[in-house]
Amino acid sequence: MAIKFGRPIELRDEPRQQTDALASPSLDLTIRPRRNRKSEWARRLVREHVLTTDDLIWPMFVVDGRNTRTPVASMPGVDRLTVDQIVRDAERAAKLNIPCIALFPFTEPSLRDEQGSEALNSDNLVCQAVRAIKKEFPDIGVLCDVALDPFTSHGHDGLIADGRILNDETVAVLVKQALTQAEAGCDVIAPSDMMDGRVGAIRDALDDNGFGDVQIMSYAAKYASAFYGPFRDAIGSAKTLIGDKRTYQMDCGNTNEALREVELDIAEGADMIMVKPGMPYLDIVRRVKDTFAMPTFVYQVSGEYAMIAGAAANGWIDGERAMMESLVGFKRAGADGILTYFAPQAAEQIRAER
Ligand SMILES: NCc1[nH]cc(CCC(=O)O)c1CC(=O)O
Ligand SMILES: [Mg+2]
Repeated sequence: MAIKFGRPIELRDEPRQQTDALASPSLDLTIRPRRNRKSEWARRLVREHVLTTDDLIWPMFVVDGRNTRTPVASMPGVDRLTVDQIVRDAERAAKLNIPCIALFPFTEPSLRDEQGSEALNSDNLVCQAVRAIKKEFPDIGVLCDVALDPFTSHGHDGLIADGRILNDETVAVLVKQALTQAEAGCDVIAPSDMMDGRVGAIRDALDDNGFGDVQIMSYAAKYASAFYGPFRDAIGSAKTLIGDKRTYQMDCGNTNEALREVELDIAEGADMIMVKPGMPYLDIVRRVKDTFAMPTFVYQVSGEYAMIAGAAANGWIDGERAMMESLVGFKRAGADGILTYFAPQAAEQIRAER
């Protein structure tokens, strides 16, 4: 029976049955969608999308020092961690069955320069953290961001000349950064810089240097976004960033361009692709998933985290429920996994529900 606006099409032209609403309040409805929502077991039974711990990637911030956790003011509940503490959180991730963690460094300002040279130091914070995690917990996945912004004095993801971000020159440095991280033991290289051609160049270099098994998750459709603000606080690039990133990150008005970007990265050898930010770009996640049927990830970025955590801290929303609702929304949109600062909380909630 074809349904049009709740009325079977076959009955479309027949006059509606008149009921005397005052005499009898009962409607003559055969179909009552509320039946499937009548109790928790029934809702569980018909639920189409569920979040599991397998869907989570936990981003963490590394900082120099020992045995210290420093809160990030604009991300309530998130700390910068020294390497020994990163290992403790990696242990927590392993116990919670979170498959993968992502690492981002806060680089000492004195180590930042125009070229982002510290990115190529095989003993930089990210490399130290990768080695420390892999030594104790070899079975957890470690993903490393490839981009120069945590290391440059100007806060951009690439090299600059005459106020312009250089593409091909930057890619040459990113290739070396990716190799440095692969040598440290990184499992997944995640280029977040949005230079053209970097995925192919990194794939070639990994393959030529014995890292054929290292995966690439490309930040393929990454938009220039105000929602990255708290992240830039966390890695210390907010104050130093000169200008904005609109000549390399995407314009928020575009969707076809996201498909072209994703198509290129797949052709260049990306194993997994990512859309970023998350919540304002659920339409992009859906289009990308439907078009390419690739392992598709989404980043619930720092500003999205801050909105939910901040409102919850003020008592304006139920933080736990808003968190789970936002994460299931990504699954509904077609995401296979989510990078989220809520990963440990969400995993704990999933475990408590079992
Ligand atoms: N290229 C660096 C990078 N990798 C991930 C994020 C943002 C993550 C977040 O906001 O949580 C950024 C910031 C940026 O592009 O300025
Ligand atoms: Mg691209």
